[in-house]
Amino acid sequence: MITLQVKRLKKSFGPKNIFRDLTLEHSGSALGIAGSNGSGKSTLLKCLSGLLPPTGGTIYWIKGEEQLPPGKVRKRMGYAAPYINLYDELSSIENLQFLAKVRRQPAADQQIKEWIQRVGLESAALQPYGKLSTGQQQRLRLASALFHQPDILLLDEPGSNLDEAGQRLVTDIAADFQANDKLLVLASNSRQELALCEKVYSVEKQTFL
Ligand SMILES: Nc1ncnc2c1ncn2[C@@H]1O[C@H](COP(=O)(O)OP(=O)(O)OP(=O)(O)O)[C@@H](O)[C@H]1O
Repeated sequence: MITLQVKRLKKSFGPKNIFRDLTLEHSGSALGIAGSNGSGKSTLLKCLSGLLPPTGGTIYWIKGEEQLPPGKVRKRMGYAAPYINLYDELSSIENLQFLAKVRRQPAADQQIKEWIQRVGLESAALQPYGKLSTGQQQRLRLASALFHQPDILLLDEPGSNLDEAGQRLVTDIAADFQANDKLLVLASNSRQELALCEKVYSVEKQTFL
């Protein structure tokens, strides 16, 4: 089981404080992050992923008794968010192949094929990412966060721009992920998506709901 431990986390942009002394601990399968527009959900996910340095405080990921070092966390993490883009000129398959190289993921071809199928992009697999619809791009982002079989998955508004089948895909991904003793952190404004989570933390109120 993976535990997320956040202690007195602070993030500000210049004089603007987004959160201060944010402290939370979660062990288990899925943690939802709630809060109104602009409350800091994406900022928190960016800090958890290492994409943004916090202004203060600490973030620990613990597996069993082991505190995971940042390099290991990065390797074991998948992250899909509207602001994480892939390469416009590369096809769906090429984007995933490129990521596999960057991640030094050996023999990724089968997993890439499986995930292209799973997110329903077989017929668009050879099209450049920049020419996909916004929903198709979101599907590829989900595949890109998952085909290396991460233990920690960060999803920011995973259902955005997805049709009903796409929403079901998110539900299935969350269920599979939780069944396998991994940790999902899902930020959303959607009650339906937050309902997929075991516990929900409000970044606005800085407490579990
Ligand atoms: N790089 C930045 N520079 C300055 N301010 C920023 C930056 N990134 C985010 N902010 C501000 O931080 C606040 C929180 O933004 P964030 O995107 O984390 O909110 P959110 O809860 O994810 O919102 P939404 O529900 O609309 O996606 C906003 O007021 C935003 O303007």
